[in-house]
Amino acid sequence: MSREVGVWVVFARRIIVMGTGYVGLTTGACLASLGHRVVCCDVDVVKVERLARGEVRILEPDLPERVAEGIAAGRLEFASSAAAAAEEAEVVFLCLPTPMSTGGAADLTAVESVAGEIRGRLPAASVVVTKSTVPVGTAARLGRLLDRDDVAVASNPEFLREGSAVHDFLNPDRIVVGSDSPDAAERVAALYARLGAPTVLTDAASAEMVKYAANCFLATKLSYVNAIAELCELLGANITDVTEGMGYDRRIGQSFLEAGPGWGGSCLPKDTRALLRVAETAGFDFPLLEAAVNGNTRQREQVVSKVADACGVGVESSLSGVRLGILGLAFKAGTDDLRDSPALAVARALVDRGAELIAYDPGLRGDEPELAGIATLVDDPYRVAKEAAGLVLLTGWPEFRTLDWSRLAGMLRGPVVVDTRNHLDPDVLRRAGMSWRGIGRAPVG
Ligand SMILES: NC(=O)C1=CN([C@@H]2O[C@H](COP(=O)(O)OP(=O)(O)OC[C@H]3O[C@@H](n4cnc5c(N)ncnc54)[C@H](O)[C@@H]3O)[C@@H](O)[C@H]2O)C=CC1
Ligand SMILES: O=C(O)[C@H]1O[C@H](OP(=O)(O)OP(=O)(O)OC[C@H]2O[C@@H](n3ccc(=O)[nH]c3=O)[C@H](O)[C@@H]2O)[C@H](O)[C@@H](O)[C@@H]1O
Repeated sequence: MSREVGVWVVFARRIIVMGTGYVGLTTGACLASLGHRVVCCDVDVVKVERLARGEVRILEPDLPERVAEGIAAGRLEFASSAAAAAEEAEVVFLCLPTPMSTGGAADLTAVESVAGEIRGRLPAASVVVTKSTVPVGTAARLGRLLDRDDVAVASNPEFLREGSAVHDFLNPDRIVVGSDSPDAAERVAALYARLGAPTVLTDAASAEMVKYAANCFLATKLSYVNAIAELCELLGANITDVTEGMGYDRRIGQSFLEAGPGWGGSCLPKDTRALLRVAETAGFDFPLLEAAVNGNTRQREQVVSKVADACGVGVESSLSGVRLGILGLAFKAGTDDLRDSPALAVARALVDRGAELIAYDPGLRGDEPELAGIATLVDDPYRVAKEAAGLVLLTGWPEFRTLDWSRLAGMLRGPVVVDTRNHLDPDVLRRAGMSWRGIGRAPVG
């Protein structure tokens, strides 16, 4: 049911946000920007101290500025004691990690531990809201765990993307709030009234389901596109033109149609696995989603074979002694997040085949533990080309388009680039003396 919300806009509410990661910090800073009073809590005391000084260590456009403004306006504070902060809460947002556990289910340890910490401290009439992605039934479970007749539980899934978190939070396609207490759902939705977004008020289970249904749909869409790309290659069609032609159909839309090295990041992989686990527990066979997940693993393997082929060593042969220059390792452009990065997975597979990798990624510092044993990170894109048998573009950073390709061609031992995102203009590369290998398209040069 979609409803007009916000007849009574309430400002200056006391909001507590548990967890100051991509979602929690964005939520806290943006709610403060909207005029609310917010306290953000985290178990990581060092992080809390840094944030209190306005130091933001994640790469998110506009987030440091919003945090600084919130602090200066006295509307944004940071604390390390969840229990103490909870005492003054009107609304508590749980923005805690729900990682994949062995077997694929979402691990609710952090969510349940914080709920246990605050249950005795929450004021009457407060609302505990899950913004973390949690399986259907979690709100009901939290209600039992809190065991407070005077405290409501709601689900308010978050749909922001990393790299545009602040923009997405403040310009949402929709707000979804679910609670078995309609009054609590309306109070949570009212916090966003200034955004003027379509608002879906529903029960808690449906709100929780919206989030999984949306992320798994996006993942399935990408696996379908990547499969069509492979077919294009076999049949001599061009995936870029094919998806453009598909996307003009308003029922399909142009976005989320870019073929690539497979989908990754902190959420799509874990959420697809979690929904499969939920379906299994419910006795529901979900071959469609299974195929999307398996297709994604296969896509990464296809990319590795393509690189081997481009280096002229045969798709199954060893890459021992082959040096490759890697452009991009983050799971997508615009972020420094390496969690379940397809780029990193491809890089790891290349190393397993014997390759030596020199990488450049404008979002990374070089001391990220995930890079250990995989690639040496350099701070200049031209350094990756020296003595390399070829280049592999794995993350679509805009700046890669304007590199001096003639200069790179002169430095490489093999002037070939495997562009796993169809990110570069093959004609520019051909004119620079480079060969281009894309995804779902004929090679150039
Ligand atoms: N990253 C994204 O783009 C999106 C993530 N989500 C969901 O939001 C949730 C959070 O994700 P992220 O913000 O990416 O996670 P994150 O890993 O960036 O941040 C989680 C934060 O929670 C803190 N934390 C862990 N245990 C805690 C505890 N017991 N008490 C207080 N703080 C604690 C951590 O120190 C960390 O700062 C997940 O369920 C995720 O699926 C939803 C939409 C978008
Ligand atoms: O639940 C979450 O955490 C979030 O997950 C995704 O956001 P995010 O993980 O930031 O990244 P996306 O932009 O969705 O990209 C996911 C993966 O798909 C890939 N992708 C995306 C789009 C595309 O056309 N092609 C493609 O290969 C990206 O490179 C990346 O590896 C969803 O887009 C958000 O709506 C959701 O809130």
